[in-house]
Order: sequence, then structure tokens, then C-alpha cells
Amino acid sequence: MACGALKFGLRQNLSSLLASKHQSSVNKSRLSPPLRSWHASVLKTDYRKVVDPKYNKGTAFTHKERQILNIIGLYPSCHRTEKEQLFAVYTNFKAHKTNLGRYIYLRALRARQERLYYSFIIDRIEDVMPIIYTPTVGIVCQNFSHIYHTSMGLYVSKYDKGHMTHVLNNWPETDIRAVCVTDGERILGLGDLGANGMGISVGKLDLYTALGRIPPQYLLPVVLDVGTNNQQLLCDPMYIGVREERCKGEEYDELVNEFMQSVVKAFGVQTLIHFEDFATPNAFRFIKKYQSEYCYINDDIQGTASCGLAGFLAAEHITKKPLNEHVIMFAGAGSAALGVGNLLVKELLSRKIKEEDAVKNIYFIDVDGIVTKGRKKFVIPDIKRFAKDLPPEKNLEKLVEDLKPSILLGATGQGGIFTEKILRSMGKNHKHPAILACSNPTNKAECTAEQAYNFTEGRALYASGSPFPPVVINGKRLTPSQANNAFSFPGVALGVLCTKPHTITDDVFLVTAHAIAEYAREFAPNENALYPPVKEAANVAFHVGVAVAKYVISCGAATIYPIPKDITKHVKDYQYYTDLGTALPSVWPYPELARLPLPDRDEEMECAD
Ligand SMILES: O=C([O-])CC(=O)C(=O)O
Ligand SMILES: [Mg+2]
Repeated sequence: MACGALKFGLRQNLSSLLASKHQSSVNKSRLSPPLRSWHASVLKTDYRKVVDPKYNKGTAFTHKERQILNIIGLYPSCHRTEKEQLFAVYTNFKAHKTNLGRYIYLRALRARQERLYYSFIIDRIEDVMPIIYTPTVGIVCQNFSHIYHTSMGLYVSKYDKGHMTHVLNNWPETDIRAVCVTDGERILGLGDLGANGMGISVGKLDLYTALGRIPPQYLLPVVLDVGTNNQQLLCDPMYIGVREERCKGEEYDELVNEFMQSVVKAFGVQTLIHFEDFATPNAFRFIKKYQSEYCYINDDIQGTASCGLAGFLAAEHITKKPLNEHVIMFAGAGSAALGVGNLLVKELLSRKIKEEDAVKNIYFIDVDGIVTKGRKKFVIPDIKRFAKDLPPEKNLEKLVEDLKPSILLGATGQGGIFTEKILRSMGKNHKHPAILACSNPTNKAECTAEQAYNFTEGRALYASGSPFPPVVINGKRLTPSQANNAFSFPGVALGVLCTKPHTITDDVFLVTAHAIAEYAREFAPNENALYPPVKEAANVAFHVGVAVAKYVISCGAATIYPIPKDITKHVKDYQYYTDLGTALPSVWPYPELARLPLPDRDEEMECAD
């Protein structure tokens, strides 16, 4: 039955091409000229389809498909199953000695065979995520101009002012549902990397597909190139971006504004616009400006906030102590930390705790020390609500010793700032201190997993933004969690794209935090872990996607019709499968038929005419 249906599907997809199979047996030299050009154009169409990375299956094309598509001879005669192809990819991937080499190999695979690339990421997420995402993507961005070989995304520059819609329309795919854009000013904890930030937009959207299972053709990575203040890049003859100082003030705001309007003009009002790695003050400003007008998220603030809060909810569950009784200290007052702090307050307010009680036990420490009421100036006004009536103090070790936080979150971009003294002090004061070293990439982590476990006799609930290997303490193997927004933004995007709200409220991120924590409790319970393991990240994304879709529908913000009765199934129908037939269906969500797996070789032989 499945086989019959598949044959039907294959015939449907390829029916227009079957004529060419017949024609190929005709002696070409005897064709009249018009027929000859028709023949050539069919052949060309077939060939284009084959080399298009979206359709290309490489050696996985069966003999029958090669006959139909007129591509016999264009591949070696062997036929590899997808499993065999994945094995070959893994072997090649491992053969590269450096992570940058592995990244470049994977990009070449992506440019050749898109579905095999995503299949490989999905299959080997634990090996591949650290390459296409943090930490390697940091090295990639630092070297992006030097390793540049294909566009990877769209570069919109300050010189496109006045015709950005035109530039967006130049992208070959016309049905774009989500755009991830960076202006490259604060790439991970690495600072201003200008147009090299493209690696970040690409990496984030790769996780939309690998974890959220959103088909890549609907996603567009963008760099908004407004120049760079990175002197090294400005002097680098190979730098790919606008070789000028960054635009500022009104000029900059006008460019961002035009970009937002152009996305809507080019792709529609429900296009999800994801801002990534903008400088902190701009990131906060743009949320305020765009959140109620566009389908807009800022991952560094809102994505990180939901992920951070999910970790706090897990700490609450493990320590069996209500969140409002924890003393929570944030080291760093950038977009990540402040985002988590604000969402934490929202969570406490939702528990009917008064604002003054909610903020009482939350401390922020930035470069000038603890944030106090006596401060003359608050660079980011949002931080004011956390200011305390305390004397100024800059020494983090002293502050940890005096205030005795039970949860310490670092988002400082300063590797190693959680010293032995700080960690020992956390271990002395609490049975299970939660220590979240969130800065990326690895060398920016506030402390390593090994340090956190060693200095707390293995009792710390440790998580880091970039991955660390397991640590053995007194014969016990402790696996650190990864506190990364990869647990939140792919699921948020999935839930949003399949319900199409016009705007995205902060409550969506509260829902997301609870969905992540719930997944950890119910499906991956572990008394030492604040987050589910990375190998479960696609399941977490689905769990988050369903929770977000339910929430958007329940508050009447969904613009789809009819409203689905079975929301879980509705979300599932939007998910990308790498095992679709030769052609991808042109409608999204996918019809059931398109889901049928290709037969293995034996089945196919049975089906053969
Ligand atoms: O990309 C990551 O791993 C997390 C993130 O958004 C950042 O650090 O800016
Ligand atoms: Mg980021």
C-alpha cells in the first residue's frame, strides 16, 4: 500500500519529466530543430533540478530515478542509501582535524545537498551543533571574510538605502516566513565583527531547521551592513563588508526602520523578524520600538530570558525552594542578563508576588560593581528596577560572600570571572548552588564545568552557554547542561510560523520557559541537570512549538483559518522531513503523502514494473 502510494507520488512529482525518458531513447541527430531544442530544454530542466541543492540526492538517486531524470552517468554507478550517505559524511567530517575545517566541509555539503546536510545535523546533533553554532561559529565569524566562498544569505548595506525592498526581492526564494538579521555589532561575546556576523544569522536559522524542523527554503539569513568600528577588519584587505565606521544616531535608526518596512513589503506582515547580536542598548530600544508593530523577536534578550528562566525553574524544582526565596545574582548587565531578570520578575508577578518583593533578592553587578540606587546614570534604564540601597562595591568575590546568592548567572563576556573563591563560597553556603556561566564562546565562559564541580564537591547545578565535556568527581560522572537559547528560539519560531500572529508578546517567552522546564522535569528528569540534554533539543523545540501555538491560539492572536482542533498535529504538519521524495512539495504544511519514506532497495525491486 505504502509502496503503491509512493509510486503514485513519485509519478505525480515526475510526471512532466517522464516524456524525457521516452525521448532519450530517440536518436537525437534525427530530431527536427524545434524538437531538438525542446529535448535539450527538458534535459536542462532535469539537470538543473538535480544540481539544485534542494533536490539533489547525489548517489542516493536510485537507478530508476536516474533513468527518469536523464542523469545516468552523472553520478558513479553505486547507489547509497541515506544511511550510507550519512556514514560517508560522518567519516569525512571526522577526518577534518580542525573545527573550522569541519565547518567549511559542512558548508560545502549544504551548497551541494541540502537535505543530506540537515539530515546529518539532525542525526549527529551533539557532534554538529558545536560546529555550526557556538562555539565554532564564533571562530567562523572571526574568519568569515577569509573563508567566504558562497553568499549564504543576503547582505543589505547602508548603500541600499532607499531600495532595500528591491534588494530583499533579489533573494531567489519568494516565500520567506522568517528572517534572522544581525548588524554584527555584538557577535556572541566577541564584539563588533561587522558583516562577518553573517555566520551568526546562518547558524541560528540552521537550528530553526535542525531543531524546529522548519523547512530551510522559508528562512532568510541577513546581515545589515552599516559599517564596523573593528579596526582590524577595517584594515583587512580581505574584509567583505562596508569598510567604513558604523553609522550612528538617526542615520542608523533610519536604516533599521527601512529594513523592517522592506521585509514586510517584500515578504508580508507575518514574516517573523528575528534580531540577533545587536549591541545591548540598541537591542533594548528596538524591542520597545518594534515589538507591538511587527512579528518581532530579539533572541539575545527574549530567547535568552526564556532559557535562563527555564534553568531557574529547574533549580526551584531540584532545590524544592520557591524562586522568590532564592537569592539571585546576575554578573553582567547586558541584554542577556537583563532579559532574564525582567522575565524572572514577570514570572514572580504572575505568582501574585508584589514588584518590591519580587526584585528584593535579585542583584545586578556590572563593570561598575553592584547596581545601587546611588548611581548617577543608568545606561540601560531597564536596570533601575533592580538597584539596591547599598553602598557601592566592585569586588565580585566580596559580593558573593556577603549576599550569599543561591543562583549565580554570568553574562559578562569575561572568561574566568567566577573564581575559585566565588565557587567555593557558593558551595559553602548552599547544598546545590546553581551556577550558570552563559557567555559564549567557550573561552568567554565565566567558569568551566570542571571548576564549578571541583570547587563545590560536585554539588553545583552547572550550566554553560557553550558545551563542556562531562567531569568525573569522586568516581561520579557529572554531565554539565547547556544553558543556550537553542532550547527556546527554534520552538518559538515553529509555534509562531504555524499560527501567524501579527506580534509576539513577552508572555510567549514565559510560556517558552515553562515548556522547557516542563520538558526537563517530565521527559528528561535528572536531579543534577538544569536543562535537558542537547540530544533532546529537537523534542524540546517541538514541545515549545506546541506550547507557543496553543498560547497564541488561546489568546486569539492566531491569524490562521480554520483554527485547528488538534494543535499538536497542526504543529507537526509544519515540520520539515529530510526523507521526502525526489521533489519537495510546493505547499506548506506538507500533505501526508509527501511524508512517505522512499522505499529501501529491496522494496523498490518488488515495486519495479
Ligand atoms: O548564539 C549563542 O550561542 C547564544 C547567543 O545568542 C549569544 O551568545 O549571543
Ligand atoms: Mg546572540
